[in-house]
Amino acid sequence: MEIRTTTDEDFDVFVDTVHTAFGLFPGTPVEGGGLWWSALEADRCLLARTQDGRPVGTAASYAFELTLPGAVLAPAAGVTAVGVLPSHRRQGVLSALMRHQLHDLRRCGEFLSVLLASEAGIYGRFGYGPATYTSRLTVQRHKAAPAVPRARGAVADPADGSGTGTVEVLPRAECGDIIEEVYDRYRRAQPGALSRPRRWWALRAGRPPISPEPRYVAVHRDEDGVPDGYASYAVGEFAPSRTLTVDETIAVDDAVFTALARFVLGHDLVAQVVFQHVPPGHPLRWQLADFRAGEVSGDTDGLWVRLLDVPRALTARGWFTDGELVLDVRDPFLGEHGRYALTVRDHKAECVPTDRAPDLSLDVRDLGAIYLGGTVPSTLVRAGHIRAHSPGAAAVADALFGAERCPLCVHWF
Ligand SMILES: CC(=O)SCCNC(=O)CCNC(=O)[C@H](O)C(C)(C)COP(=O)(O)OP(=O)(O)OC[C@H]1O[C@@H](n2cnc3c(N)ncnc32)[C@H](O)[C@@H]1OP(=O)(O)O
Repeated sequence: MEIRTTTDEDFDVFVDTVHTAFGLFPGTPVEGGGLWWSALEADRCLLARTQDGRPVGTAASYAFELTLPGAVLAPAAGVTAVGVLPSHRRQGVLSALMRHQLHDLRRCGEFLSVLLASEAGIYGRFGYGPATYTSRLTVQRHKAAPAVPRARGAVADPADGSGTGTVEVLPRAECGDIIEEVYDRYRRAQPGALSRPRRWWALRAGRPPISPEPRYVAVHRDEDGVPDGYASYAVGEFAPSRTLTVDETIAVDDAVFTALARFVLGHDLVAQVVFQHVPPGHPLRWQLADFRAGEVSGDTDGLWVRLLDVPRALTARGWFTDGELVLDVRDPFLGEHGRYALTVRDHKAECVPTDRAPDLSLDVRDLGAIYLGGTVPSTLVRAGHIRAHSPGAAAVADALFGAERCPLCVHWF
């Protein structure tokens, strides 16, 4: 088998192959209406061919910026379009593509790779771990009365959504620039968020709100009229019970989020509101007077993270508490093994090779899972995946790896 980067000449072969692998037809808009593959770049696409030149497998990556804890923006390769023809599966084609791609990415200086997994069983063996999580929150409108914020003093607290901003509803087609700009402000402060390169909006690649699929967009503006949040939504059929589904609620701060949530929950002729992509521990549920008004479902993994260079990745992110840990990291897929002393002082980490006895022994996939602060290390210790060599090591890791807020990735790619 031969694996090569595609060129403009064989890019259409790549597109045909990935569509056959996914059981789709090229030109068929995927959910959301956009041609998702139009944002791919030929020189970031790999095509696997058999000895006789037949194309059988594909993998590609986008150049994204990923927001790390501490509002650090880091380059990250967004792996996508991974597919092997149904006739050639379970013969090692994907394994060969993954190995080739990981080495390519490293050669290009990447230290982080991320993806959204079509199935959860595929990518752990290649060193990826689930690092963000989401669920749906379905709120029955007749029970959606807001809770009175208990921390509010004599002065109105903007976090209760009673600020002086305004909300205007616009059709998706009229507010592309606004939502692009708001998303870009938002993602710079949200751990786990990815950039949406400008050409994605121009190409309408991806899912709402990027794609042209009809949507209403509730745009929130601050008191100076500057857009600072939006909720993109669609309202379903009247029968059996009318549902307003919010694709994304994007807000530059909690007060704006609260105002937008109140706005959609106040929509007439709707029985329930479904908020998609709600991360664990989100305040929205606590902002309802009746805690059972919101029902959580569809709990799933979001962004998977793979560290390509452990010291670089660990020193890149921001840290919120001082501490020290010796990490013994195995990378079975790439046949590597390293032991690192991680020392955090004043929000910055140093990470250097060491011979000292380890505090934690872990697989690189588990380091990926805890890297953004969305998976608690002690959960993986209790699950039997991370080995803690002393009683306090897991607690130190829990404190160290935490982020300022739960990581979240709403970008589909
Ligand atoms: C980021 C993204 O693009 S996600 C999209 C992934 N693509 C798809 O879901 C499209 C449909 N599926 C496919 O094209 C293929 O089945 C692929 C790409 C998932 C797997 O390709 P293959 O060439 O069959 O994988 P390969 O033979 O290299 O398998 C490697 C290992 O992964 C395992 N594996 C492969 N696919 C799966 C799966 N879907 N679930 C669980 N394990 C899997 C194999 O059993 C094998 O295990 P082993 O090393 O213990 O023997």
